[in-house]
Amino acid sequence: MARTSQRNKTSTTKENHIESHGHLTNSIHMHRHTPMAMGVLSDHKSLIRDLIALQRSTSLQDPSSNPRSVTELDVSSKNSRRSTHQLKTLLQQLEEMPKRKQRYKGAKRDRRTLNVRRSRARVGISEKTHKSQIAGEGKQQVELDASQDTKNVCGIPWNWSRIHHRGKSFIEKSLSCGLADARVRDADGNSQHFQGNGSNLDRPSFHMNTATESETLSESESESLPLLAEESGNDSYSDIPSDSRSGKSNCRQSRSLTQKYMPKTFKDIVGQSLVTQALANAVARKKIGLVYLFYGPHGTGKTSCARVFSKALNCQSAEQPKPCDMCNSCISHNLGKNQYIIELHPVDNSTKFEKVLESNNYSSNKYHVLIIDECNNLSPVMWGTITRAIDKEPNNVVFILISASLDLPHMVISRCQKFFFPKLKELEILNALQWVSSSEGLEVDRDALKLIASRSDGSLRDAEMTLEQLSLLGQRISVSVVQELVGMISDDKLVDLLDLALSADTINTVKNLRQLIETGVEPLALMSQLATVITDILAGSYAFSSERRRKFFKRPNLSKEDMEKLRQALRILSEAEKQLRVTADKVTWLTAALLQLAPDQNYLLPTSSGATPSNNHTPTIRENLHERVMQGNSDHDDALPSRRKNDENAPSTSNYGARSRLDNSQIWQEVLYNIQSDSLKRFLIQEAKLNSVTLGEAPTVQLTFSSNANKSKAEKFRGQILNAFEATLSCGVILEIRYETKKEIENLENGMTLRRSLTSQNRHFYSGHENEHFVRAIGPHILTEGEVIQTGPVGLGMGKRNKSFWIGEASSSDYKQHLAPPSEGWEMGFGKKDGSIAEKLERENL
Ligand SMILES: Nc1ncnc2c1ncn2[C@@H]1O[C@H](COP(=O)(O)OP(=O)(O)OP(=O)(O)O)[C@@H](O)[C@H]1O
Ligand SMILES: [Zn+2]
Repeated sequence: MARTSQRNKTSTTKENHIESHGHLTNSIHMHRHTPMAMGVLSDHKSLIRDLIALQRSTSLQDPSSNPRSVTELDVSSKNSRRSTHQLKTLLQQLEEMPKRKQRYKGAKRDRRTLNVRRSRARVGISEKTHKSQIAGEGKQQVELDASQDTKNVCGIPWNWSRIHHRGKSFIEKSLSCGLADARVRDADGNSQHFQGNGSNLDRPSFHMNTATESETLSESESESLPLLAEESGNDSYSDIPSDSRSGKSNCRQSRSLTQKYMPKTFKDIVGQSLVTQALANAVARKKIGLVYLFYGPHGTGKTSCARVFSKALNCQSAEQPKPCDMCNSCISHNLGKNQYIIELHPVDNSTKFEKVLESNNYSSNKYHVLIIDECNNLSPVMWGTITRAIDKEPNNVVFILISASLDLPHMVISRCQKFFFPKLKELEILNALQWVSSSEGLEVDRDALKLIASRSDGSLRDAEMTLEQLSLLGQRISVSVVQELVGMISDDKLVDLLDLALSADTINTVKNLRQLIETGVEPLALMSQLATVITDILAGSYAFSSERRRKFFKRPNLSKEDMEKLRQALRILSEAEKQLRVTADKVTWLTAALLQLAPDQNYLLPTSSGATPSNNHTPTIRENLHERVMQGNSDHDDALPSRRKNDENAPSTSNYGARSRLDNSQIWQEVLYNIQSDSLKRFLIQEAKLNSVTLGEAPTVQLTFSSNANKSKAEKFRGQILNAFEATLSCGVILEIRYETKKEIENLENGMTLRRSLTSQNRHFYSGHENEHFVRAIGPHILTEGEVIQTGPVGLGMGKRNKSFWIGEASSSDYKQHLAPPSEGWEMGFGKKDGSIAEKLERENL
């Protein structure tokens, strides 16, 4: 009853609100209310009532927008029916009204919704007031006071513009109603005025944390919108995610899945349990720091977590855990109306940064949270503003910096509490996707979700976006649909290729591979897919299609021997993968690898003594190529990397086999022996240290020098040194010349070698080249050739990194996974989008 009377009061308020404009003389304001010219007003009172009823019924049909009002649902089911009827009447009436010119661009809307909104505009009810009313019904009357205030009633005042940036969209909100001083009841029940009034157009606008719509509206366009017709902007209130991972689904379809499933409490955040626990405890114990830094790969929940933390800081619940998502403060945050939380972004101009960060207008009983996103892209001027603001150590202000990496000004880094957000595990992503698809009622195969999860590189945002794209196809989401969408080769085609290769059908293997490559697939991606399909076959989870005629896979049940051959094939691919990452001629190497899958004993490498190699020995590509060269196997000429093909001085296999057994000091002796110049020889004896020799796919040797000058000197003789190594090892060699500090050398000697993986999207890597350390975000498809070649193999580069980096990094599971003692000398640790084949082998225990 109380609620019903409250609603009646609300509708009266709306009318009062509108009537109250009768006394307004402010022309701007009136202009914005043009559609409800006072003369028309009285004629439309009944329409207003209808509209309010309609709005209520809409909100009641959507359980998520009114999660708590079960009783209301009962009470108003009658209203709901009534309003459907009223809708018709209303629309008929509206048709008779003069059409109002709409000035929206790109707004593709449901016609019915649009008409209803137009009608609102015509009758002069502000969207905002409406939305606040709806919100008020569902949870709290946050905005109600604004419309009850008959002096300055409007509550219309928001202009919205959208900024789309890197897949995120922000709503930029600025106060623009001429007279509005719309109030928001703060969490303590006091009325809080928004800063500024008539001139609020100038008020530093800030990004809202609410969901947004898909269409883009330029700022100027949005500014030119008449406020009352500002349907697209103010619609954001209805777009506010009233659901979450723990909530219900929302009937609005226009929001993207990432917006819709944006976490609202700490428990909605997938993975990242250490971070969320620490932050929740900080709130519970009231131990709040001044500056926080959330860093890590993209799409892992940094921004979401910053928003949840901000919400928790001002949550009014007496109980933990916070945020409760139910108190006034939480709700106003969800509605995007919390003026204590401001988001800044590199796309904002520096004036805006100054305005926001240099403002001293902080209330004493609230936390003001400044979330600064994408800090790794801020300009020096913006950093200056931030550091000045941090220096003041304002009370009640919390800075949350969000960055992809730790490559930020030292002064800031040293004052932050740092939280690393590692990539999410595939299983975590899979479960989240499962949850989203069942909430959305999508028909989707679990294997398809698995594939999406494995392709999303630890980013739940990417995974959700892929799922959303797939859902738009309007069909059951199967593995093959996913493969097609993401540009993967279908499993059938992969198995065809594998079949040819395993049946030693050289010509068709090469032909088939070329055809696939011509479709634009990346050799590395193809290799990874081949490995995946082999793994599936070995695990018995691959269902062969009966329609294809194949040789190797002619029977669905493979013999033990065949399985062994597949296992071997996987190892060969794993080896070849390393080579593929460093070579410019990926296709050739991939071809070479495929041609070795044929289980032909002739390809196996005899040892120097001529004995048959042990069963455990998997010949490397290079060994096999040597062997083929020696055999003059012209069939496979195509497959040979050019260097090998033309290598007339290819060593005898026995020589190679014997060399590989030499230890480093013997190799070094022989290298020195092979150096022609005496002075260079002396220099190397005195200054150089052969740190490691790694044979295999990409034979790599590493020479270290204890001073930069010596290192540079050695660089000048790189050609001679390289020749000496190649002559010694009888194969092409990658020569690394490095400068290590004494400490690093000691560490190396103590076996403390750190492997850093060069890897896919946004994982940063460090180059020891020139002993300069820099962080790079790598684009989506792993490394480009140039990057690997220019920077050389992964370096250590511990020197200039500060302690916090190591602490931060070491605490991250992401880092741990790449921290491993060297297995044999210096090892090139390359990661890859879905984990390397080697990792895959390890995982599958093969
Ligand atoms: N850990 C997570 N838990 C729940 N949802 C997540 C998580 N990570 C990403 N998402 C989903 O992806 C969307 C975007 O996430 P968010 O912006 O928080 O990621 P981010 O790490 O800040 O990414 P970026 O660095 O690119 O800004 C969220 O709205 C949510 O739907
Ligand atoms: Zn709360």
